[in-house]
Amino acid sequence: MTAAETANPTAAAALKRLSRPDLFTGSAFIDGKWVQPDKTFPVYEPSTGEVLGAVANMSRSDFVTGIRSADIGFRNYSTSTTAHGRSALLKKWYDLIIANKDDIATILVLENGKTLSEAVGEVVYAASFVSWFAEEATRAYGDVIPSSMPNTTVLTLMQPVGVCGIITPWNFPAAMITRKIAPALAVGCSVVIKPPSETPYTAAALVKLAIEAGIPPTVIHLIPTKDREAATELCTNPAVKKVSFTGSTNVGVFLSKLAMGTMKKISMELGGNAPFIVFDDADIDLAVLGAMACKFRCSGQTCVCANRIFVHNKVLHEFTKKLIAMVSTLKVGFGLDKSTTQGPLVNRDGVNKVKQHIEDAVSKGAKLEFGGTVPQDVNPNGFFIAPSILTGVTKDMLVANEETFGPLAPIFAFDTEDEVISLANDSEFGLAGYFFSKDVNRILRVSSALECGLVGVNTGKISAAESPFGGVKESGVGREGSKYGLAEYSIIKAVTIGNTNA
Ligand SMILES: NC(=O)c1ccc[n+]([C@@H]2O[C@H](COP(=O)([O-])OP(=O)(O)OC[C@H]3O[C@@H](n4cnc5c(N)ncnc54)[C@H](O)[C@@H]3O)[C@@H](O)[C@H]2O)c1
Ligand SMILES: O=CCCC(=O)O
Repeated sequence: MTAAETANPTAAAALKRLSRPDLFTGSAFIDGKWVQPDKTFPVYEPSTGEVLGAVANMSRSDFVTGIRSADIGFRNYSTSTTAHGRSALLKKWYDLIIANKDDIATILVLENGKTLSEAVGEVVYAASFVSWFAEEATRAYGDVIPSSMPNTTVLTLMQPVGVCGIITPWNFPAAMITRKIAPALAVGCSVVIKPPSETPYTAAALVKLAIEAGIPPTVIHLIPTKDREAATELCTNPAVKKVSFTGSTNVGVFLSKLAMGTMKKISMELGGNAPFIVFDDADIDLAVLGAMACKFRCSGQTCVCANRIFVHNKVLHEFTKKLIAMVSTLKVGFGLDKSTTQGPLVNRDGVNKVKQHIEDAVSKGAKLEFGGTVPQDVNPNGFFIAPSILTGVTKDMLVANEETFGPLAPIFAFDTEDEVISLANDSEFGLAGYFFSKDVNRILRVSSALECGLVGVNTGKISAAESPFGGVKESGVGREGSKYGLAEYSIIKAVTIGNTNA
């Protein structure tokens, strides 16, 4: 479907203003060709609930075709390019993403709902993984190891693992894809991407630009589908050597089990339940800013969002008062309106989950201090909910145990460091954790004690291409971005050269 064909007038007007209307496409990209079958599925625009467009609904056999092509693509690409050549391709792709960032961001707003400034921020963040791995591509060093055997040398080679199956979520339609495929392409792998069915258009725009940058067409494949069973081909087909998934823990566990059937390498970036702790020695204004940054980013729909806010009883009143004051300045609305600071959630289920968490907490004794309703001045068919704050929250409530994935800030009170560490770690998840304190000894102690892969100290912003991203416990395995990111798409081969005196 072209921009002009969408049935949604709000979206149609925005799409008409794109400098590159061709970046908005609902086609699949398989074996070097854009394909649009008759079978499609609808994608919705979250601020109106109306259909944004129709996207190719691909079948299992399309995955088989894509994987076969990617296997050939991998063999050519990995042997015919140098690390410097791959680096140059990634640099070109980075330049094209940045040159088209406003168009990509507009498409992203229309399918995901986030605000335009958040969307531009996400596109720049997504591009930063491409430039980071363009640099890292040239640093895929092996080792020379002193051997225990005479006249022998041991070398290690870092080699690309092969065809990678990439499955990503809707909350970061651009960044979750580049964080995976930039390192894969950097080391010489090929990729088959199954984008999220809520937000497949951003993925297509990125793939178009990758092909324009010169990434060989059989090295990158994009296969949208609403048929989850078809997508599992990426986890069972023996030609796929690596599965990289970002999404919920239950789906991640299911796909991991499938991938283990043929012993694929896996990276699993899964759900979180991040604690956010404000100690009595914290700078409270800084803590409020940190909570705003990591609770309300993307309307609370990030895996690293603060999910449980623990505040020391001595500063509870001050923190809560200041947080309410700041949250009351947020403006909920359509993401492309300049005054909007909070977009809608991605779908109706997201809104219902926030409401369910509020109702459950209030029924068990919590107090709704702010929000909880649908704002008056938004489209009633959109997926909106006001940013909300609860106090008096306790660990028996749903909100303490499940990721809300929405703009709800539940505040728990505590009295001692030991008590709050035990509460913070009382979760099967371990992705992000945050705390605010001015005491250097406490900073070292608590950073070490929190059971999570990412810790923010006196900040709510922790995501960057150079920083290793990933969880512990049921938040997953593997690290993305950073100097560790290439290893996820590589194998280490040991080469022993003997009898060097012969
Ligand atoms: N740790 C991280 O880096 C990270 C980042 C972003 C989001 N997340 C998590 O993602 C979740 C939200 O995203 P979501 O709702 O899209 O997650 P999800 O698990 O429902 O879906 C993720 C992807 O998997 C696909 N999928 C779902 N079931 C499948 C199946 N049975 N077979 C094959 N594919 C399947 C979806 O279509 C989508 O592309 C949250 O739990 C969030 O914390 C984690
Ligand atoms: O939703 C999780 C990923 C967002 C991020 O990279 O900060």
